[in-house]
Amino acid sequence: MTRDGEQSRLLALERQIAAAEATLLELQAAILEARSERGLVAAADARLENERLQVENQLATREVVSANAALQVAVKASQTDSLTGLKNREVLWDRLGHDMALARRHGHRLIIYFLDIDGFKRVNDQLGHAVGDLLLQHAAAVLQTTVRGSDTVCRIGGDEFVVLVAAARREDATQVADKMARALAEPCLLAGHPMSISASIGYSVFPDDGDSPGVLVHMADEAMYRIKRAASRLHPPQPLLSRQQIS
Ligand SMILES: Nc1nc2c(ncn2[C@@H]2O[C@H](COP(=O)(O)OP(=O)(O)OP(=O)(O)O)[C@@H](O)[C@H]2O)c(=O)[nH]1
Repeated sequence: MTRDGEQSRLLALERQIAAAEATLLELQAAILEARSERGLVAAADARLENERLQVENQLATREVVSANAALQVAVKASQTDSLTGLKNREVLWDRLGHDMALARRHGHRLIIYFLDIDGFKRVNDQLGHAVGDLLLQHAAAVLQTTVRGSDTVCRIGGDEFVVLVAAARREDATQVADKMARALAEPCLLAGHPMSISASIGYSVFPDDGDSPGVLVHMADEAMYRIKRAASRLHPPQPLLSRQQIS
């Protein structure tokens, strides 16, 4: 081949290489573009999925919070006497165990009072059940405000209340009983009816009288019952002055 012929063949080859390189660059650019588009789509999908999970999480959290709140309301209702708002009979045994443990630990006494309103049935019979309810609510509020916030007042049914009072000495028991009796006897007006509540009050003392919750409540109940019977032999039942009795 001549020198000219060879040069023109080289030029042709160089053009072919340049063209192939340009095509290669275009292809690479196209591949990159496709990859980054796929990446953007995947990132957008991931963002959407993330937002969906966050919403699901928030809904689940809200459900847990409201289920918890409902549970707390149900627990409180199961422990509360709905008429008076006091703790109910079911809670009494728990509280008694707890208060006895505290008394044991701090070396003080726990007084278990059993109160029963005198002549309550007549209020119901003569003035109606609604006035009877008002009287029970009034008695509950009086007892609650007469003892300390750390003491426990329960309505265990009908016109019966149990009050747990922490005290330094056994002798304090009569003072607290007097205080409750006087507070209940304060004249009040219920639905326009002037009244003064009389209650029979018996008590037992932990640890002096025993260390079983059942025995202590039973002793206080018996003490209350004895004084109620003794008083009703002396006087016809009338809801005026409170009576009390040491166990
Ligand atoms: N208004 C009202 N009455 C109730 C409730 N629970 C029980 N009672 C009534 O309370 C009365 C309690 O009766 P008792 O304690 O035997 O009667 P009482 O007249 O107080 O007799 P003594 O305790 O011997 O003085 C009954 O008539 C029950 O029907 C209540 O939630 N509301």
